[in-house]
Amino acid sequence: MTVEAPMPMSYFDLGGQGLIGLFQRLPIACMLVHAENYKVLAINEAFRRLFGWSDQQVVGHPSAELSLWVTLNQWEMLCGAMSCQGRLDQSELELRCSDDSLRSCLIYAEPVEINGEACRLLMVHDISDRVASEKALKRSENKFAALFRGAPDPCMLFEKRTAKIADVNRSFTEVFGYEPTEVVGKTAPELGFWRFPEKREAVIAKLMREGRLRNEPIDFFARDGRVLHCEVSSNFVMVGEERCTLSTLKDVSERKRIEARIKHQAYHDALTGLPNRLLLSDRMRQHLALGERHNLTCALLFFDLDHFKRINDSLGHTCGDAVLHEVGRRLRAHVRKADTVARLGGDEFVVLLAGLSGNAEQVAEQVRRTAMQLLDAVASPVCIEGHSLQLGCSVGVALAGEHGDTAEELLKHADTALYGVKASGRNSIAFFEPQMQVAVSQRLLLESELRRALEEQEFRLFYQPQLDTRARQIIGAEALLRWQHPQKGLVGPGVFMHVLEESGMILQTGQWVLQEAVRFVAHLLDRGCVSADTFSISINISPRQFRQRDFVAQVAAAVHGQSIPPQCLKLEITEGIVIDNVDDTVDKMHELRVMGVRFAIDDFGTGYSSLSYLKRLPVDLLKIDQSFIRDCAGEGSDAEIVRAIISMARSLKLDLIAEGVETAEQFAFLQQEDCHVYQGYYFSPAVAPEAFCAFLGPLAASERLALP
Ligand SMILES: Nc1nc2c(ncn2[C@@H]2O[C@H](COP(=O)(O)O[C@H]3[C@@H](O)[C@H](n4cnc5c(=O)[nH]c(N)nc54)O[C@@H]3COP(=O)(O)O)[C@@H](O)[C@H]2O)c(=O)[nH]1
Repeated sequence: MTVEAPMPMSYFDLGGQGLIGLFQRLPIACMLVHAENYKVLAINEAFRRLFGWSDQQVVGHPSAELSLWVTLNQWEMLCGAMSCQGRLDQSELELRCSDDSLRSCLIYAEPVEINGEACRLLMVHDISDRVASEKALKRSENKFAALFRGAPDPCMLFEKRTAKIADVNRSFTEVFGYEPTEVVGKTAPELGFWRFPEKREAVIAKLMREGRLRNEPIDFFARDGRVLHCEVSSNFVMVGEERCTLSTLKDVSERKRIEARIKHQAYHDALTGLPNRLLLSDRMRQHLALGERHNLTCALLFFDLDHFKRINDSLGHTCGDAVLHEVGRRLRAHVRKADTVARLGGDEFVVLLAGLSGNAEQVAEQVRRTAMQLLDAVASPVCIEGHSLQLGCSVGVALAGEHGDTAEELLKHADTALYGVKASGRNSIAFFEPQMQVAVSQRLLLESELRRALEEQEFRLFYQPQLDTRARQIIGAEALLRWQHPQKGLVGPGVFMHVLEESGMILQTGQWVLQEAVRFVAHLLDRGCVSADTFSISINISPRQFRQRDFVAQVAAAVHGQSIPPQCLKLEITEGIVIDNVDDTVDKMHELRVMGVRFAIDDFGTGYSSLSYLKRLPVDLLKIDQSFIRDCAGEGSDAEIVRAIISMARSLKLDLIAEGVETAEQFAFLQQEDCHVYQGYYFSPAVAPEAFCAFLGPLAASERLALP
């Protein structure tokens, strides 16, 4: 550290008044001491101002005794130097002020002669401010170094001049795997750790333009080749004399992975990994917009697996999940990369065919062909958990432009078309047609009307007699649901039963039917109209109703609630219920059978009609389906089927009833085949409870029902 050299004092004659004045006015703090006894001869104004010492406290005192020195050592050192060299080159030390504060000073001494006496002129240059700022700088440099080293994120320091790496911190080594010795002195391109080096120029330009970078997403390679997704923040710093770029490379790879996973979950179906409704809608919007620009179109194919519920119910959900997985895979495998296969939930899949070109007919033909291929792909047998399954599906199609301009419209119309396929027999394809919309609206209206009907208790039970012609008496009745519509009058179940089923309202309705039918039997028994030994009421049990976990308890509560003999209740189930889940069906039937409740297999002959399952079931009665009765008296095969069913019932020792008997010919044929229990319009349709009671009076049934 250098300070401008003071004017040589040996020429001053302090004895002269002029020089005393000059000494006093010198801007630098001065002290004149005797060269032999080192007593202080004088101090100047600048000295007094700097240290606050007065003439009395200093002048005439031996220098060594001055409180000016922080330690005695200081003066001895100065003295030693002065006596050796006769002068003192600048020496840096701290001196004490009168208020005990300390000042950092540079001190010089020059020999002078005053009135013939050898003296020493000590000049003191106050460098306190500079020392303080140097200390502050040092402190801040230390702080910077500490922060740099200990920063939790990887940090790199680049020399701006050379672009070379000047330093890296511990975290850099930990995350990137490079030791400082491997990187310091190299430039970033030499290190080759940018994943996309071509982007570096632009990033540097931005840093220069804006003077800093904030969370700039940049990918790097770690030493072992892993890709690190980083957010880089940079700014310029001075390190010593060097202008540097300090960059923090925050590793956000884990956060990105989590974000990507969350995003994937938000846009994909968890079971199949296929896009979900959200992503499908997004893709549709994109394709619709692109299509407009490039004169292309797209189509939406809405898939629904036929009878998927049966697989779930009978083989379990794990098997059901595997089926859905396989269906998703097959659909994906049969479309192009640009197309989207999405799962909306349950057994509903949607395929978006994109980039279609040509006129309306060509597009429709193209879509029809693809839909057929997809239908075939789904239909080829699949082996899951040892079960060989044959799947079927229904497909509703909506074409962009022709059937809708927005994603929502297309989805809605493809769904409507699907509804149309299902209504007309499943396992095929239907393109959207405006009248389908009407059907859907009517269906929704019917559903809401049925909800109201349930609340307003508009349902009624009618009873259709069942007759034993040998005993010539009514041995039972089938309870059949009717809807007493406030405007339309009496509505049959053919109009609304499917809606009750699909909407789940059948559960509430079915329970009402059960209680109402049991109440009616109790009423007939109380009035002595029927005998518990010969009479029973049959009620139809829907699959959903039967599958309820507490179904057995519901039946028990109804029977016990009205105290009727359980054998007066007969439950009609279809073969479909049995096949859906044989074990559950058998268990429930056994429980109810033990209680005394009886069972009839309804619509027998239309389903599987398998002897093997029939033998396992605690069934009392087979009902020959009316479709076979219709033509049984004719030339066709129905007569043979009826004979086969009759012989099957006989060999299994089951009761038999022929339903839907409408004509004398049918009746005669059945009599001849030794079938004697009937239900049908030939005898009576289902009638209101009061009318049914009228059949049962003291007169013989034959008279009331015009039995032959
Ligand atoms: N789960 C429930 N299903 C029910 C209930 N009530 C009825 N149903 C089911 O609705 C289907 C249609 O019933 P419906 O219109 O009442 O028709 C029944 C008879 O009226 C009709 N029938 C009777 N005899 C003849 C005939 O000589 N000719 C002819 N064309 N039709 C006739 O058959 C229906 C009875 O069939 P089935 O049930 O198979 O014995 C009907 O399939 C019921 O299952 C209910 O409360 N719950």
